[in-house]
Amino acid sequence: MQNRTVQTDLVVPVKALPDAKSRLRGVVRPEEHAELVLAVLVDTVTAAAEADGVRRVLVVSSDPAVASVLAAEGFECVPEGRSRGLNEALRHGAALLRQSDRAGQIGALQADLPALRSTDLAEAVKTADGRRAFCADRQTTGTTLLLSAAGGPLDPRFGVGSARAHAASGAIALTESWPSLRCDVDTAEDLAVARDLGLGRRSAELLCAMAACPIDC
Ligand SMILES: Nc1nc2c(ncn2[C@@H]2O[C@H](COP(=O)(O)OP(=O)(O)OP(=O)(O)O)[C@@H](O)[C@H]2O)c(=O)[nH]1
Ligand SMILES: C=C(OP(=O)(O)O)C(=O)O
Repeated sequence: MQNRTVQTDLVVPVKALPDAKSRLRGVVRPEEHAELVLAVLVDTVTAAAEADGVRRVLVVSSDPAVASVLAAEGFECVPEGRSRGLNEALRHGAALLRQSDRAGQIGALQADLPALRSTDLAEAVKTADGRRAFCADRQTTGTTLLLSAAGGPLDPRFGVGSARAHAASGAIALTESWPSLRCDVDTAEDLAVARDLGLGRRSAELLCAMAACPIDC
């Protein structure tokens, strides 16, 4: 039976905008690229914050433009710590969250899930039930969500082949469908899949307003 006292706090890492989502460069006009990264991020954290079982969503980014957009939307953002890199940023965010709650569950959520439904995320958190677990992306190689055990370390192993790395580190693979939680957008093809699932408001508005919409809105 699920331990309903366990709360989940999520860390969402975001690179500096000039470096972010480099595989989407060329998919939209250069001046629209940062806007797209931000719209996708805001849709992701909006859905995450609405998920049952999720108490807090903390973005880790050293880009002031990311912090400013998030602040305007009412979301928390902290700069990276001294060391750079994705897993370092996640460890930094996790350490900050642990200072507030030693017993809860900490999660790492990708920032590029524009079709995310809070119900899919809530079900994943509920299914993990306070155990260390992960959700692979739709290609099954990457990871879109990693959850610590309640009170335990996050131990993030994001990067190429992270689904296998998280499984090898003992995290339970969450295998239910949850298409919106598995659809991270690295390419134009991913954006089209997210469109078919139903994009969040900001991503949909931005993409549909583009003169050359890459996904034929
Ligand atoms: N804060 C922080 N976030 C990072 C860092 N590296 C990657 N990320 C974020 O972690 C997530 C996955 O990173 P990547 O797959 O390397 O990059 P991406 O921006 O999704 O896409 P590509 O540039 O196309 O590889 C994205 O949300 C990134 O913005 C980092 O050094 N610091
Ligand atoms: C870094 C990762 O994500 P992606 O390369 O898909 O953005 C990952 O899945 O570990």
